[in-house]
Amino acid sequence: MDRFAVVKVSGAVFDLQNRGGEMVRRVADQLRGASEEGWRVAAVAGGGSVARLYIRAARELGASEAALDQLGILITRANAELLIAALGGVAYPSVPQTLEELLAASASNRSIIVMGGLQPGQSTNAVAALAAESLGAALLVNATDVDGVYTDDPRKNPSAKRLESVGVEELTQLLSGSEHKAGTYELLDHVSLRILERSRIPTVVTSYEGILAAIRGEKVGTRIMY
Ligand SMILES: Nc1ncnc2c1ncn2[C@@H]1O[C@H](COP(=O)(O)OP(=O)(O)O)[C@@H](O)[C@H]1O
Ligand SMILES: O=c1ccn([C@@H]2O[C@H](COP(=O)(O)OP(=O)(O)O)[C@@H](O)[C@H]2O)c(=O)[nH]1
Repeated sequence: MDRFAVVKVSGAVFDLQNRGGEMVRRVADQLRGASEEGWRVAAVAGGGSVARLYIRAARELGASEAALDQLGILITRANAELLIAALGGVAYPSVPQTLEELLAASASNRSIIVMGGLQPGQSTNAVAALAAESLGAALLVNATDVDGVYTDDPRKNPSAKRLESVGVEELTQLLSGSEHKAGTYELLDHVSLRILERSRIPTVVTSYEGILAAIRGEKVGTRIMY
């Protein structure tokens, strides 16, 4: 039976305007390392600042929230194509757009599959949770642009402390204030939290520099407890 790790890759990795594809390559190297150590990987690419640029412009043009989400999904799939390019032959060559397509891709001999969004009303964190459920993943790594879950948003509250572990109920409370609109869904959205809870998916929130360390079981980031 294949041992799958699902990795949600922060959209910040695809903010190409600053450093081009350098962060994409560093993530690809970690995913390749995991596959060389016997893991199969399903990666989910986030939208990042390009998705937010399109969402903001389309909102000003009067598009519906559902249309904004759909636009965000298109950008996440473009980001997924970038990660596939960086991975070369080890990656499944196309971006699954449904869970059925993900399962079909998992029947291939490629050890790494990369996808983006699925449907409006959620974020790529929900996609990662659903992918983990569908694949019976042994681990979900939420590789974000901070190194774990903090007692408060560390970007707003410098005295926030990083948590070694957090219960899913406590995490739900902690994130209850975040908006559920296209382009927001900060850290983990409501959909993903409920899916993680119902299937008790072993999950680590860490930075996108700590993906391989998290897959190896090293003590990085924040573990979600059930
Ligand atoms: N309690 C918290 N712990 C850590 N980060 C938090 C917390 N609350 C809000 N955040 C914010 O969530 C951001 C990560 O969420 P998001 O922007 O959706 O990243 P991603 O690109 O990984 O999806 C962090 O940069 C941080 O500013
Ligand atoms: O299944 C999905 C995945 C993503 N999105 C949209 O695409 C945007 C970009 O995805 P996300 O916010 O998860 O990216 P990141 O936070 O990693 O930049 C989201 O805000 C949503 O608007 C969506 O509607 N459905």
